[in-house]
Amino acid sequence: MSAIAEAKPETKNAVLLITDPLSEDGLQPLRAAEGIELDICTGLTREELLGAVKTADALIVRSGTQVTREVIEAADSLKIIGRAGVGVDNIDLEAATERGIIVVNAPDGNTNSAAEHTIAMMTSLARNIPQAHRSLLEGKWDRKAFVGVELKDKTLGIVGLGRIGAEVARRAKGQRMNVIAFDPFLTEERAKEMGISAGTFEEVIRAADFITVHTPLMKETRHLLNAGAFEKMKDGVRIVNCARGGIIDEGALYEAVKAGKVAGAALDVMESEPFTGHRLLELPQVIATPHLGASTIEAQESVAIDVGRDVIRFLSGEPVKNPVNLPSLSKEALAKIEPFFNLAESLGTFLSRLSDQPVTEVSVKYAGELADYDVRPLTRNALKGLLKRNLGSHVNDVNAKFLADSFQINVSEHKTANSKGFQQLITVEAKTGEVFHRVSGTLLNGFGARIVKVDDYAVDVSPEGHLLLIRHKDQPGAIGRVGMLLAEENINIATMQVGRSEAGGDAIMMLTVDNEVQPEEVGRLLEIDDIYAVRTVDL
Ligand SMILES: NC(=O)C1=CN([C@@H]2O[C@H](COP(=O)(O)OP(=O)(O)OC[C@H]3O[C@@H](n4cnc5c(N)ncnc54)[C@H](O)[C@@H]3O)[C@@H](O)[C@H]2O)C=CC1
Ligand SMILES: O=C(O)C(=O)COP(=O)(O)O
Repeated sequence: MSAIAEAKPETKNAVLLITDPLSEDGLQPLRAAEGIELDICTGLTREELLGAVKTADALIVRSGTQVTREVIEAADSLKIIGRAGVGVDNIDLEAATERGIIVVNAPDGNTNSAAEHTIAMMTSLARNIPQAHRSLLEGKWDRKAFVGVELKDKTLGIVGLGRIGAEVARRAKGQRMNVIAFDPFLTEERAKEMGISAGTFEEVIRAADFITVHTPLMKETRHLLNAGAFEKMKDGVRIVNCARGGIIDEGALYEAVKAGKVAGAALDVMESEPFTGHRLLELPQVIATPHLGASTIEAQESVAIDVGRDVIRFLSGEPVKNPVNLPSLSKEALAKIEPFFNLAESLGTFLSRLSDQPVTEVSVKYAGELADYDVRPLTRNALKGLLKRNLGSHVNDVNAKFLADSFQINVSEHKTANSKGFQQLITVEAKTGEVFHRVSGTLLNGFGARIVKVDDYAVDVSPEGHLLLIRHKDQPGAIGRVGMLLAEENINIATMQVGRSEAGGDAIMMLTVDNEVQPEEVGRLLEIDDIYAVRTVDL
């Protein structure tokens, strides 16, 4: 999967702050990369973190660092936050997006380890292994107290059948368990293929002898297992959480264990970490590990390499593989739409110069082959171009949509197969005041990008350099007078296009000139009879 991120190549070294322990082997690509200076400081206090992040260009964390809005706002030049792992609930994504900071994670590297840990926790829970070990260390030989249950023929309920949930399902089948899962994206067909059953959330929690959760922590999954859910479960159910604290209501779990409804729980994570001294740990039926799901040599090396590579890609201006706050694309889709990034941005920039009124609506239309692809990154580029006029370099493809929303600009995207004779066509339309302006562009094989239509006029202009758009009445002499005036001002015309609605009607001239046209020169052009409007666009 890929998406686009933007970074200007920097001449000075980019400072990469790393605030959680990462695998030394996994850090090798970053150490070997040119132009990146590593600043590794773990175990920082809040104040130390606020100080350290100030000058960082990039930040890599695991779950130990809380990247709050305060941290993000304390960073003067932060452009990318990398999560060496999956869960990004410790990162304020909204704050990062608002500031145009891209967030990337490493979603694949620790799947195996987390799944293996889940199975280990479930088995330990079934056979009381931690409790028996502790008793032995206390000098006791107590075999009666630790009689367990088998996994074979028990039903495992999996809530969240993503990467880790699916791996857990495969392994549980190896233990000859029956598996039933709930995931909003789980189809009957996929369940069948995997040899498991698909159920609703309620069916799963009612049927299971063991329940394991593998969802992200989000508003929708907070306290998914709450008092109401525990009531519906089988008596003597066992619970495993190697995903995120907060998915289970810890108070409700405590009561359910105390009441004997839940026979035991195995927890790798809790709502607040570190969780030493948590009252759940006082219950003999509860076993726990200190968030070790991803703590293997293999997983740590893999996530550090993956996130490091994305940071390197980003800092060299290349598309990142695992964006969290940008649309993510397949390699094929990226290859198809990437050549249009600059064109989409240029169309947005061009359009922003056609009116001085505030934009209230933007629609981006994709015609021809492009219509078959996920074009959201192109829409973001068009918005970036459009908003840049007023917001300058503050706008990028991460925050373009957020900024458009915050200015209450209504953005829509449309697709059609009819590309009016072009292989593909992008049209950006903006409503400014009561008027709609639109500009269309395409890529011509061998000739690069072209603007092919401005409002209702067909043109053929390369979207680069200094453009001059003149609206005038179609009559003899108009073109000559413009040419003369520009010559007087020593402005060389490189190309010129003329379009008109009808003979003697409204017309436009599109000129490419060799130097930037100054406001005084625009003023002089406007003094020419029958010239209604003059717009300059520097691309
Ligand atoms: N303990 C540890 O050290 C580790 C914990 N994790 C955590 O494990 C969890 C799962 O990670 P992955 O499998 O990699 O993520 P994933 O994104 O591949 O899978 C999550 C699944 O949850 C599903 N889901 C979302 N809302 C749901 C709901 N309300 N009910 C049921 N399913 C829902 C999604 O459709 C998706 O299939 C995450 O919370 C992650 O942070 C991941 C790695 C290590
Ligand atoms: O990847 C995840 O979501 C994890 O929970 C792993 O956390 P960690 O990197 O070990 O702090």
